Amino acid sequence: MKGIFITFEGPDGAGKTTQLQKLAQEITALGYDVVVTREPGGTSISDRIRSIILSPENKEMTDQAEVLLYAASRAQHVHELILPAIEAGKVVLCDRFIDASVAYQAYGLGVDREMVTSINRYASSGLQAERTYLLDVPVEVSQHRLRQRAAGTQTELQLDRIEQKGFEYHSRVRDGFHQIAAEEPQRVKVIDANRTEAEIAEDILIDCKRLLEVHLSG
Ligand SMILES: Nc1ncnc2c1ncn2[C@@H]1O[C@H](COP(=O)(O)OP(=O)(O)O)[C@@H](O)[C@H]1O
Ligand SMILES: Cc1cn([C@H]2C[C@H](O)[C@@H](COP(=O)(O)OP(=O)(O)O)O2)c(=O)[nH]c1=O
Repeated sequence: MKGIFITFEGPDGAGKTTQLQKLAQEITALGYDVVVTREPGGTSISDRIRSIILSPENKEMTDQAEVLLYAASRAQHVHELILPAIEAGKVVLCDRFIDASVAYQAYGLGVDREMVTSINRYASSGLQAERTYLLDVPVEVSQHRLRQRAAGTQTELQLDRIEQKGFEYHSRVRDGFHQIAAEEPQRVKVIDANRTEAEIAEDILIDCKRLLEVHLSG
C-alpha cells in the first residue's frame, strides 16, 4: 500500500506547526508510520536554500530569485524525501507546499500565477497533496501570535524576511489561500484556526482519520 501526502497551509503564525505536531502524535498512536517535514526545508540542501531565502539580510532578493529558490528547495525535498516516503507506505505530513508559493509569491508579490504553477509542477514532478488543511485566521490574529512567539527571544529580530513584510502583503496572501480553497474544495479543508488549539486539533483529527481509513480500504 502506498503512503499518503498531507499538507498544512495558512499564514505565518496561524498555528500550523502546533497542529501538525499534534496530528502526528495522534496518528502515530493509531499505528500509522508518520513522517513530519516542512518547506522550505526537509533535506540538507533544501535547508541551506531555506536559510538564504529567509535571511533578513537578503533584502535585495528579486521576486524571480525568490520563486526559483522556493521551487529548488522543493524539488530536492520532493525527490529526496517525500516521494520515497510515500513509496514506502508512510503518512507524510508537510508544513507548507506549492499552495504557499501560489499564495505568497503569486498573490503576495504579484508574480504571474501560471508561471508559479508551472515552475512548481516541474519542481515537484506533478506531486499534489491528497489533503490540505488550510488554517485560516484574520491577519491581525496571526501577526499577534507571531509577535508572541518572538517575545522573550530576540524580539523583532526573530521574524524572518517574509514575516517582516507588511499587513497589506499578508492580506493578499490570505486572499490567495481563500482562492485556492474555493477552487479545490475536495482537497483543501478550511479550518477556522481562530479557536483553541484543542478545538482545531479535534476537527483535523476527525477528517484525517476518515481520510486514512478510506485510503487504506482503497
Ligand atoms: N489556537 C491557538 N491559539 C492561540 N495561540 C496559538 C494557537 N495555536 C498556536 N498558537 C501560538 O501561536 C504561535 C504560532 O504558532 P505556530 O504553530 O508556530 O504557527 P505557524 O507554524 O503557523 O507559524 C505560537 O506561539 C503558538 O504557541
Ligand atoms: C514553502 C513556502 C514558504 N513561504 C514562506 C512562508 C513563511 O513566511 C516562510 C517560512 O515558512 P514557515 O517556516 O512555515 O514559517 P512559519 O512557521 O512562521 O509559518 O516562507 C513562501 O513564501 N513560499 C513558499 O513556497
